[in-house]
Amino acid sequence: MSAVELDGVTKRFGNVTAIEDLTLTVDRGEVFGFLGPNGAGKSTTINVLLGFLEPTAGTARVLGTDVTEASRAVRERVGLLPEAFDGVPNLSASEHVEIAIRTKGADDDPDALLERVGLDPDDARRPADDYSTGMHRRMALAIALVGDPDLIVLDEPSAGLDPNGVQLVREIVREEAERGATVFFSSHILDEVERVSDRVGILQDGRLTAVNSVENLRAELGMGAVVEATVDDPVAPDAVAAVDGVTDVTVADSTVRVACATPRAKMPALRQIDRATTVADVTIEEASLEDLFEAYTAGDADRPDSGADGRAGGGADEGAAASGGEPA
Ligand SMILES: Nc1ncnc2c1ncn2[C@@H]1O[C@H](COP(=O)(O)OP(=O)(O)OP(=O)(O)O)[C@@H](O)[C@H]1O
Repeated sequence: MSAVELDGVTKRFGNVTAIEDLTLTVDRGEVFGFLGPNGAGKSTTINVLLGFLEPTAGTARVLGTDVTEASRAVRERVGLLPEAFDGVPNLSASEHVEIAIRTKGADDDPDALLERVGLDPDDARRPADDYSTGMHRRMALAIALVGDPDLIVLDEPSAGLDPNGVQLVREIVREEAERGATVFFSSHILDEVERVSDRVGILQDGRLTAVNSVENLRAELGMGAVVEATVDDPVAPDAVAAVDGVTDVTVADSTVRVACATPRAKMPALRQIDRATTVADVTIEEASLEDLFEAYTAGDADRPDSGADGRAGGGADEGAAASGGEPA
């Protein structure tokens, strides 16, 4: 059973189509990063997933249950950190967490949860009304973790957090995934998404333009990697150029620069150089998720093949693509 299954989901608000024909499957235990420019439809998708919004068309299943039929049952097994959460006036973080524990019938220790998200115990006991943005975020994260949810949905978890907070969120996401939870999160901090996600989905104007691991997205766009080796003796470029996946080799003095279409080509290329000479130093640069995001959210004319049906871009790795929508 998958954690999330969206099948042809469309959501319209009047004449605004927020999401269109979204088909996406997220496996149990997966960390899925959901990306897209402002207004792309990320929060709308999350609200449909949790049964807060009814889709105009299509079906949404979470942990095997249709959310439109049993949204309350679904929410009992889901932890949510919403995009905006100011809390109840006059209540402290401790009280918010205690209420969440009672509501879910969980047996968490509120102090342990608040400590886990890095809220100072004194702060946790004063009304949350005056909290800073980051403190609010930490409180909301503690609430999302109540009851060891099977699915944790985080809408911009790191917005307003300091660098330590961003790092903490990453650690918590990893720990939750190790426990077996599925984590579905949206973020504009691409570096964070790249570090923790098994796969990412890129949403643009309400349509999924890509779903895959970051590595496979690099391969799809041919934005593989550049290997630059400092060598003791000159290297004939032909042998390196013959390596599968290598697109260009330039040799200048003691530097060999190899452009690879896929990151998988970089080690065979390096081994080929190493066979011919001694490698004194090496640097490897890979396209960042930021580069990929720019490519996938470019104007229609510049965008890689996104598929006319708005479904996920095909995967270089069939296995990964199989759980993330149909190849375009
Ligand atoms: N309740 C609503 N009524 C009318 N339009 C809405 C409503 N909710 C969302 N929209 C519209 O749907 C589109 C998608 O909005 P959504 O909030 O899902 O985007 P998002 O990707 O989460 O954006 P952001 O990154 O800025 O948070 C936008 O055009 C937005 O104006």
